[in-house]
Amino acid sequence: MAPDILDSIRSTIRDVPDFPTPGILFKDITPVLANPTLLAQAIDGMIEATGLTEVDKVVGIDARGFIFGALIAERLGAGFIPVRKKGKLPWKTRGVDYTLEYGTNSVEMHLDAIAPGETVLLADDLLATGGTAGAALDLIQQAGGQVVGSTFFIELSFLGGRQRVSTSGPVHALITY
Ligand SMILES: O=P(O)(O)OC[C@H]1O[C@H](OP(=O)(O)OP(=O)(O)O)[C@H](O)[C@@H]1O
Ligand SMILES: Nc1ncnc2[nH]cnc12
Repeated sequence: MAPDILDSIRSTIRDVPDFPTPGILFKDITPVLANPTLLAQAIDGMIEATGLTEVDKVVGIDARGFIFGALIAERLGAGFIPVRKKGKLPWKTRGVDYTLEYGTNSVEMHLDAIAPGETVLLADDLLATGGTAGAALDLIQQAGGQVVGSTFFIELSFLGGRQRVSTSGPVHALITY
């Protein structure tokens, strides 16, 4: 992706200090989402980074990962699978507990969301400690899915999440801090 486009995207991400807890510098992506040109370029860039042209399923993580995951799935002609916070999915699920940069949580996926052997791309807005993405990758692998990569809009590389996630396949990020 052209460096000037990446610069435009980077300068549109808003830093919010001490949200949601003191000491966290929150990367607010909403100004990028609100700009139609930057949003389209971000989705293109996240797909381009993977080198993939087809995949069976794209998994997106509740809630900001739904935005990126669903748009990427539509572009790739793939199905979209939501990994949701505990208690939100209506049917039979499997779940995993995890820790993230500012807390702990549980995510779940429907038991029939991914068929054994299907190729799966994970998408989320941000990779920090890798706890959230790692939990989603565990769920995909427990279902028998073949992880072909993970793509993030932002990576906070100083938190080391890539190490946790790269054991499950190639990791790509559009904007790195
Ligand atoms: O790499 P980690 O340390 O796990 O952090 C990254 C996760 O943190 C945020 O999720 P959050 O649970 O705040 O969900 P939201 O999208 O509902 O705001 C973000 O959307 C990632 O999913
Ligand atoms: N610093 C941060 N900004 C935005 N989302 C996050 N998720 C985890 N850490 C985050």
